[in-house]
Amino acid sequence: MSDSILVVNAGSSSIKFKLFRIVGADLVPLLSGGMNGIGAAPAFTVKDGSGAVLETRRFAAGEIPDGLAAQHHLADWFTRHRAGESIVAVGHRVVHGGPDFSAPVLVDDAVLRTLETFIPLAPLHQLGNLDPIRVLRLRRPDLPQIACFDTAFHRGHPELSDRFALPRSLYDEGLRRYGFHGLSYEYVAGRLRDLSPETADGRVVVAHLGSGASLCALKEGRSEETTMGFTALDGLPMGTRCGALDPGAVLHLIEQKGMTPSEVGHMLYHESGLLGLSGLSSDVRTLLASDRAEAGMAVAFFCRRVAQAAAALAVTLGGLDAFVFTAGIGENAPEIRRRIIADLGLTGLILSNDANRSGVARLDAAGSRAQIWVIPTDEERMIARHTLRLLGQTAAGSSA
Ligand SMILES: Nc1ncnc2c1ncn2[C@@H]1O[C@H](COP(=O)(O)OP(=O)(O)O)[C@@H](O)[C@H]1O
Ligand SMILES: CC(=O)OP(=O)(O)O
Ligand SMILES: [Mg+2]
Repeated sequence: MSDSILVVNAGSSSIKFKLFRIVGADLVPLLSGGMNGIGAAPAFTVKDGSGAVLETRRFAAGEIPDGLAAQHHLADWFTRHRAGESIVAVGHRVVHGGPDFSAPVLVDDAVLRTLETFIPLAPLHQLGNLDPIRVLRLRRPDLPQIACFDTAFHRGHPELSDRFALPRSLYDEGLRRYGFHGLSYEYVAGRLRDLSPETADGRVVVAHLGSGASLCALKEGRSEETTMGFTALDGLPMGTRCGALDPGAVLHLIEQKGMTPSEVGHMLYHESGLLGLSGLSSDVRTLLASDRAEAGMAVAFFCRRVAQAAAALAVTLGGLDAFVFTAGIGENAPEIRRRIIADLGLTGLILSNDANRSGVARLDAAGSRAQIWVIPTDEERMIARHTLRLLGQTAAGSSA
């Protein structure tokens, strides 16, 4: 049986996996799936390499109460169904890599200890990202595990994009604008290069709009600036996260309302964003289907903020050659795309309504001053590529 790479993308409420067979320099998807709705309405799905569903199963909330239970379910499923698989390495999405990890890294005890120090900087993600690494190290200590960071793609961005207007000493301590969703941006930048090489060399804003949402300004395919900062709370409003906020509001909640920092943290990460604005749901589908005024306002707020932030990034880039939508909302919600482009009217972007509704990649109409694309992201494939590359380097290093 030929070798394969397992990719794990663990989030706050889901854990996804994808298995790739290594065929020369190619990575062929064999299997994908995962557990969604952990602790609420857990659902386990497995698909084959072509996306056909092989297995689905729903659980009561108490059966899969947390990420650890989900990981054990997945590990047991693998042992039962894929025990013969020759997995040569596991690649993991790790959201925060801090100031020093600007590339994927082979995980050892020291790396794991450093990554644990970033848990408070990514409370929705980091612990869930690291748990599967620990579980696998216990089950298969011989298996190389590679951490691939959301932050790494942005580490080369210019100093102007890395700073807050705070005292310099805090920057030196690591209080910087790291940025996230970097694996997604790296993948999308590569796909744009396949689809339109001259555009990929230009000034591009990518909108990763999923349960977390951010924008990235790409110049010649590299990150120039992004809307998320020190944590994945900054920038755009998200499903349950507030996005950019007057820091005075945080002081008010603590000093005047007497909330504890952890109560404020819970509110900003779990009760804000689309959910907070609408009082109804964090899911754009529910909001679009609702006729309640609060739902309409939440959607309008989201679209306006995306458009404003995109215009700001066009300033950073000195112009705009292309705007790209990706991730759950960006790929699947034509109505949200329509409204964002309408809000961006002053930039001269014109959407083709037919293309927007028909599932094609290129969405701009004749006369648009920049291209508009929808490019499905694939963080798992990006992780698999990094993992394969690092395995090759390790093998070359040890045989040298
Ligand atoms: N058809 C759709 N229309 C509108 N929004 C959608 C659609 N499908 C998915 N979404 C949105 O995408 C979000 C999930 O995006 P995704 O990129 O998969 O997030 P993550 O991987 O971070 O969990 C959901 O919260 C939902 O709001
Ligand atoms: C960093 C981040 O917000 O990730 P996600 O969108 O997967 O929650
Ligand atoms: Mg995501």
